[in-house]
Amino acid sequence: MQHFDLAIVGTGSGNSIVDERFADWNVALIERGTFGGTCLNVGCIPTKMFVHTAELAGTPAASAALGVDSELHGVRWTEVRDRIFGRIDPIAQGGRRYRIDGSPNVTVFEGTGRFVGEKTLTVTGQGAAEQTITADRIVLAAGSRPVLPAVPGMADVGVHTSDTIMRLERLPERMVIVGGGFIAAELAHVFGSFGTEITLVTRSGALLRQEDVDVSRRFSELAAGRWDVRFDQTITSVERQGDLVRVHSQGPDGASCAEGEVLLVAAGRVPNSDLLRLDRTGVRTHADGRVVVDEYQRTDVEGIWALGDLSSEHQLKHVANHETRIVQHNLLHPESPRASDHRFVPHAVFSAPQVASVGISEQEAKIRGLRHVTAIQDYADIAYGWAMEDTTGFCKLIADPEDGRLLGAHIIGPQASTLIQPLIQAMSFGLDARRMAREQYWIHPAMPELVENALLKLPLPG
Ligand SMILES: Cc1cc2nc3c(=O)[nH]c(=O)nc-3n(C[C@H](O)[C@H](O)[C@H](O)COP(=O)(O)OP(=O)(O)OC[C@H]3O[C@@H](n4cnc5c(N)ncnc54)[C@H](O)[C@@H]3O)c2cc1C
Ligand SMILES: NC(=O)c1ccc[n+]([C@@H]2O[C@H](COP(=O)([O-])OP(=O)(O)OC[C@H]3O[C@@H](n4cnc5c(N)ncnc54)[C@H](O)[C@@H]3O)[C@@H](O)[C@H]2O)c1
Repeated sequence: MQHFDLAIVGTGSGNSIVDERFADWNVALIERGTFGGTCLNVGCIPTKMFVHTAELAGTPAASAALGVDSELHGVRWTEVRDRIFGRIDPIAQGGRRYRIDGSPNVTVFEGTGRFVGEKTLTVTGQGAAEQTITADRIVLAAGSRPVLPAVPGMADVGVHTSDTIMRLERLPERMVIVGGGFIAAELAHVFGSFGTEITLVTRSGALLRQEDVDVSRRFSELAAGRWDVRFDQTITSVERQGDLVRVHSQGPDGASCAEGEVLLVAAGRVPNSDLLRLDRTGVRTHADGRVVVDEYQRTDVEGIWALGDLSSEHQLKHVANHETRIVQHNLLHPESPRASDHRFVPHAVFSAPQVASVGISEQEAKIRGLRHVTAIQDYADIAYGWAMEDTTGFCKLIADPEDGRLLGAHIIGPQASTLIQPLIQAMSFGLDARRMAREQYWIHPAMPELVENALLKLPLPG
């Protein structure tokens, strides 16, 4: 049995813990899937590479309204796909090789890590003998995986999830997407822009339901104009007939059936805590499977930390990265531990339009009984919005009327993921919305004037 100073389960964010400061630590790195984890291989990076390409494909259709006639002659799917994975796969392979051949203090175990004792793990890989290791400290960075709703037929018809959909052999003519959250919104945009007919089947009454109510409503209206969106559906069964997959559901207008060559299920992700046999060590989980951690990312067992999708409320890479840096610091400096900062966690949905958000929504402000004021600034009323002929996008701000602090910021429209950044900064550093608007220049006539005008519209005294 080998003993280590540190064992890390998962090579997504977990892989970046070990840098030169750990050179004299004997480290075990355990990975059951593709080296590099979700973001690199099947998540943020490939999806955004596809989104960028989708935007190019969508440009001719959008430019006619501005008097520019161009035509999309086609999307060479296999070339698009192979450019993206031709870039990503070597990075994952290079990362694995670096850890196996170029990191003398790191031993890579390829297989599934499971606890058999408080600080003892077995690693079971395909075709390899089971190995048992012990470690003084353990970091659990095992991430999450897609869930398939328990519906008759769902497990038998050969569904795709975000893990497989981006590597299809050919572009489907019709695709059914189950779900109405991040992945559904982004991948409907990607495949829809490439010419696939999209039917979205979702159980809720709106898409991106976790967003501020005005943003979710606007996104849902625009999506319904672009794709066949079926709201408030309870899926009753899924079946395959020849080349077609059929999704049967029950909704406000009765029974309906959505069909396509491909079914993408984007119905949320569950933490991989069930794979770890945590009962053998004493690490507790929440009811939804997330590992329980304190603000220092410590689990209930001394010397075992957890981070990222495995333990976080936010399944976001920038959160996993932040928590990784916290764990890294706390491993190296146990005498002066740092706490994670989850006060203002932003996110963006890279669909069309883009959506970005930080802080609380108006509905949350009301539910929590917070005093608040709001302001909405349309892209249509700023100079760059005229340039783009944008008629649907807006920035919505929520602020505390007493001290002018921003409580929430929500943008739907072009470059929302970039425009939100100064608002994240203002909230993180406690900047008063009035000072932020007036005590700096805003480049004219650039898109951030959207933010400037939204700030100026807040009904704040002074
Ligand atoms: C399609 C998609 C798009 C996304 N886009 C974005 C985005 O644009 N922006 C954003 O912020 N976030 C995005 N995310 C979320 C982001 O990818 C995750 O929040 C992030 O990758 C989580 O990192 P992690 O290190 O916690 O887990 P992971 O990167 O999932 O790493 C966990 C690793 O642990 C391994 N593992 C699990 N169990 C075991 C075990 N028992 N033994 C050994 N190994 C194990 C897994 O194989 C995996 O490699 C996206 C996710 C998806 C699915
Ligand atoms: N841009 C980004 O940051 C980004 C992009 C993709 C994914 N992610 C992360 O990955 C996570 C998972 O994404 P996701 O889209 O799978 O989950 P999600 O939680 O965003 O959305 C799940 C959707 O599926 C619907 N749903 C669930 N069960 C259903 C059922 N039985 N029938 C019909 N609809 C059903 C829900 O109503 C919801 O609309 C996200 O929460 C996010 O944190 C982030």
